[in-house]
Amino acid sequence: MNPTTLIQSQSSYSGKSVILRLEFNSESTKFGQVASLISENGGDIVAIDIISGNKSISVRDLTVNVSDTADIDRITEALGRTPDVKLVHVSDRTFLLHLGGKISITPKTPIQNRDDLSRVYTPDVARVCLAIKDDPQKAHTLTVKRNMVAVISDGSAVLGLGNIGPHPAMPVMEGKAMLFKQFADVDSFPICLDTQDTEEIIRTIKHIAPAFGGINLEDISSPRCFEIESRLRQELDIPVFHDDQHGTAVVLYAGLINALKIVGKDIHDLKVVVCGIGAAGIACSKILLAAGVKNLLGVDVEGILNANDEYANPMKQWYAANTNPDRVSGDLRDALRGADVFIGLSRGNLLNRDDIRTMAKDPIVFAMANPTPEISPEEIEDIAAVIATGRSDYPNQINNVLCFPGMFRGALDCRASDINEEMKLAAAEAIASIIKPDELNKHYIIPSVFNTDIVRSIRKQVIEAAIRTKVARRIPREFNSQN
Ligand SMILES: NC(=O)C1=CN([C@@H]2O[C@H](COP(=O)(O)OP(=O)(O)OC[C@H]3O[C@@H](n4cnc5c(N)ncnc54)[C@H](O)[C@@H]3O)[C@@H](O)[C@H]2O)C=CC1
Ligand SMILES: CC(=O)C(=O)O
Ligand SMILES: [Mg+2]
Repeated sequence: MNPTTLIQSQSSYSGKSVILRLEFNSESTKFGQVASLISENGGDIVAIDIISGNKSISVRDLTVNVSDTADIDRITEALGRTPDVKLVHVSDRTFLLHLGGKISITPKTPIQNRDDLSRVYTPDVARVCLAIKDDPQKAHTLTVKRNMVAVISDGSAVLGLGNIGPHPAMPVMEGKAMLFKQFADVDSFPICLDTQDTEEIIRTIKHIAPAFGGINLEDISSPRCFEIESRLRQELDIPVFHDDQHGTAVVLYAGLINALKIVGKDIHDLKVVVCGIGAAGIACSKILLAAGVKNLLGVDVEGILNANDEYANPMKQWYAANTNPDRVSGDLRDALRGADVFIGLSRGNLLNRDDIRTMAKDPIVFAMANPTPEISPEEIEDIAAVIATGRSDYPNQINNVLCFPGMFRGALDCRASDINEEMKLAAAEAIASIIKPDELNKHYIIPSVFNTDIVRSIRKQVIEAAIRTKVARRIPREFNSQN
């Protein structure tokens, strides 16, 4: 390990815990002085490791938690001013966690003798190969395909970071693989492609598909993501799911179901404004239309999308033709007037308190742009009936991690050939139903990602929807009595 790779300049530090390696003269400096100085500057020492020492020099690693990243600067500056104390380096614990990647592959059984060797490998493995050749469906039971999902990106729209390319995208895809395993026991493999050409991406994914039971597309920019997903759905017989579109849409709809219970409004009567008609905004709009929203206005940089106008982007053209029944024109502020729900999937700081005041009674505000929401929750706490964001540091976090583990658990278990609209609606209803009526309140419309009921509930409802819509190619035993 090269320690220099772990040393972050304070300005790029993003976590809330660091390890400080200190070398100090133990004759002239008491450790208590160092500890007080760290504490006075906002640090909380949670662990101390003695690395080396003799009578006069002591080298220690101090694990320090801070509530604000600026505290790190204050602590390191204060240590720098202290005589006989040398700050050897500051290690970012997030980087330490990424050393060598975050996942590994482990065999299910050990190979202990020649007999094992011949069964897992040659010659006996050949009988399994031929069984699959005779009946290709056996690939689902005799290979990793049964439980393996590919998490695939081209690095073109990574989180809110933009087009950063395939290597920098890997940590996100590895993270998704961890979430798949931890929350739903789904095995998955992160794959970042060194191409952003639509046809090449489609061809490559088709070529690697035999190893996988499902494809989770991730962080591929709009509008290419629509073509890539729809072609792969047509051309592959395993589920293909663009998480940023549908994972977000499912969780958004779950949040809306519960928010509507709080304000007592019917989904069919709502006026909904979606701001940001990109990958996430289009998918969220489609699920809302499928759920029965009639008066839906989409706003992008051109203003309210409207069937009287023409748009170069075919998805915006589609959007204008399928929403805005009254052909209203204008800007975001015009759209918001009298709206029951605002859904932001655009960029931060677009709205102010006065804008929210023009909405209908008990407005629902889902400001989901990351990392900065379209309007900060603090600004409208007292006038909005329900607020949600994409962030984990506010109540009501709408994030696709609530959906994709359970969605694929269900799809793999019933060997679904597709993930269709009914399965997405079922997943949203499953997530919403986790929160019981006596628990529901304006700060708790979406369950925590650590709630272990989520995957179980999504799996059940997704499998039932897959069976109903005839995309299930296997009925898990516990569902047999229902059919
Ligand atoms: N909370 C969550 O789980 C998720 C949040 N997001 C957030 O949603 C936002 C959009 O993400 P994507 O759909 O992937 O990006 P995208 O780039 O496909 O779409 C963004 C859209 O917003 C529009 N836009 C930008 N400025 C605007 C303005 N001032 N007024 C109206 N429209 C404007 C753009 O023209 C574009 O059509 C990002 O901030 C992203 O972080 C995305 C996915 C999941
Ligand atoms: C949550 C997620 O998938 C994203 O921000 O891209
Ligand atoms: Mg994503």
